[in-house]
Amino acid sequence: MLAEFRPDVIAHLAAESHVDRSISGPGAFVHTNVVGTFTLLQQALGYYTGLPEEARARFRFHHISTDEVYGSLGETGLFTEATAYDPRSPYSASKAASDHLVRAWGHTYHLPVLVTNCSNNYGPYHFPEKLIPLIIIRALAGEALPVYGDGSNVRDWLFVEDHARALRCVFERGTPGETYNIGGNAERRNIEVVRGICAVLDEVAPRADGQPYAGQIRFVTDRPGHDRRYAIDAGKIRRELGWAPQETFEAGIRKTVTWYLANRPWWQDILASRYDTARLGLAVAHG
Ligand SMILES: Cc1cn([C@H]2C[C@H](O)[C@@H](COP(=O)(O)OP(=O)(O)O[C@H]3O[C@H](C)C(=O)[C@H](O)[C@H]3O)O2)c(=O)[nH]c1=O
Repeated sequence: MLAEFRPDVIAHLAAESHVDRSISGPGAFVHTNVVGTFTLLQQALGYYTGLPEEARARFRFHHISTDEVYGSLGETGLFTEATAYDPRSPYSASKAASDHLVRAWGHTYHLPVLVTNCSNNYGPYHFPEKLIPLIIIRALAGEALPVYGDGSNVRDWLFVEDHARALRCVFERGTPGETYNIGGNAERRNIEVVRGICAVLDEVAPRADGQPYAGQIRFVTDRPGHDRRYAIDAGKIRRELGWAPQETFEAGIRKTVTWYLANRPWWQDILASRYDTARLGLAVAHG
């Protein structure tokens, strides 16, 4: 019987990740995502070259990136691993640069690298600046729910636990030097996402006045350069590594809303002490 392959992995998930922040302050994105990745690669390479041969065979540098490096889709089509890079925001440009650095270290220095590009994550512990937690938190606070533009931009939502399972598949069974796209197969227009959250809240935490949360929705000025649509073809990871998302979007959203209701101290602490709350337009703590 073959022994199970147990890789030693550096999984590089660290990044400045919020597109709106990259528009108002791009420098931190270049510093963290580009220079930070370069720094990690150099440290990883030094470590790797010092390993005995048997340990080198087990080593992987796994770079976790985004589908935003591929740019924006029209109404049809999907991003594959062969889609040309076309980043459009300071955030996605910095992630594209970091992907190129990782592949260069693989090609030039033979560091065993893996790259994955995922679609929009959501679920527990999602930072309050992102659309889904922001809508939940603002809804509970009785605040306006800001939808950029006309709400018709599309994202492909990936439940965080599905993403974690995919990452494990890749670093345990992926081929060094390869890229794998990871998507939730759950394309939704932003306005559908916001209305879906409101509907779950109406059921599990109804407003005191009995009115629907959807009444708080407001269409606001669009994000500059707002990418129209992202959608992933996850055929390669499905075929080669046997991964598929297990969570439907509707079940995942319900779990997520429930988690934010049950874990108010987690996000209230962030709002109260560690975060620029003005950006969220929220008062500090909500009961
Ligand atoms: C914060 C906010 C967002 N939006 C819109 C903008 C987007 O079309 C969509 C999702 O926005 P969010 O900022 O949550 O996520 P993306 O800009 O799609 O990017 C996210 O998914 C990718 C894959 C990453 O790689 C990013 O790191 C991650 O932040 O909702 C609104 O309409 N209102 C709001 O208040």
